[in-house]
Amino acid sequence: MASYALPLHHHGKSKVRLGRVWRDGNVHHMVEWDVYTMIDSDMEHAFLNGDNTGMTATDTQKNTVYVIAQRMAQKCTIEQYAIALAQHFVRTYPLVSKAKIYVEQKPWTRVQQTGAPHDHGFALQGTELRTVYVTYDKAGTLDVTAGLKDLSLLKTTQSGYEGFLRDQFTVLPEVNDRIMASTVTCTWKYSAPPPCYDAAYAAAKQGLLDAFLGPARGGVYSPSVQYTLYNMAKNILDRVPQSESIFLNMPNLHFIPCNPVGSTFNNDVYVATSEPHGNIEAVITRQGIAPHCKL
Ligand SMILES: O=c1[nH]c(=O)c2[nH]c(=O)[nH]c2[nH]1
Repeated sequence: MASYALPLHHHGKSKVRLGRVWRDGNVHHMVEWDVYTMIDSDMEHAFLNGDNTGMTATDTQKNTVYVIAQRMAQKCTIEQYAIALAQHFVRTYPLVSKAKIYVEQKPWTRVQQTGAPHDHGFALQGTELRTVYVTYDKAGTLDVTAGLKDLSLLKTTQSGYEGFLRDQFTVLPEVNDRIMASTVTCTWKYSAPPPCYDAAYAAAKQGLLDAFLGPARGGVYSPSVQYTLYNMAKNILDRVPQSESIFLNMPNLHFIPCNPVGSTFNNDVYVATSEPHGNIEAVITRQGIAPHCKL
């Protein structure tokens, strides 16, 4: 008769993605975390007999990740949060002997707008790349298209989405306060060389930031990604006189209001998502100029 051992077992939820916003008046703090839970528990009977009695389901663990995040009343570190979560599991469930919590924090950093910290605007530190695409032909035609990709921007308020078509397939609520987040790809084609490519790049990037975030105090309201995208492109045309055509791609990275166990959502805890995401794209040119293609 063969005999078996079960030297290791544990179960948890991986990659529970959350955004947490703490509102201190008009000044907002925000973090985005990927949380992994794993618990050791006296659950041999589940493996051996198919008996789930007393098991803390991984779905319950996922909900707990959000609820404990909501209970962190003050802006906290991942260490403080992970300790609170681990203690909750061990102290709440008699069969749980150990909780193992791993948290990764995204490098969202408050944007400085003309030297002042923005109330509610954040950028992912150091993720954007500066790009250029040059063509030159036998006729001597030189085309320079500069740009950037992977500029991740987020604001915790001053964004809404209302008035869109509703039919039997529409469930999205209309909101006038939501998180807006995107990873911006932008290219601008030059009609002539600017006096300084570095200065033109800096002006273009600042134009994008100004239209997305607005001033450090109060920001600027966005009724849609579409409207904000158009204003971002206009800023480049206005501030970089040698630019003639702007391509912008902006995924709408959804942070979904979260109330996992019917607790009230208070603009505090969000399910962070990257897929599926909206995708908004346009080319904006000076009047009469042919649009350039993406590159
Ligand atoms: O700014 C937005 N534009 C959309 O086209 C859209 N679609 C959607 O579901 N949410 C949003 N938000």
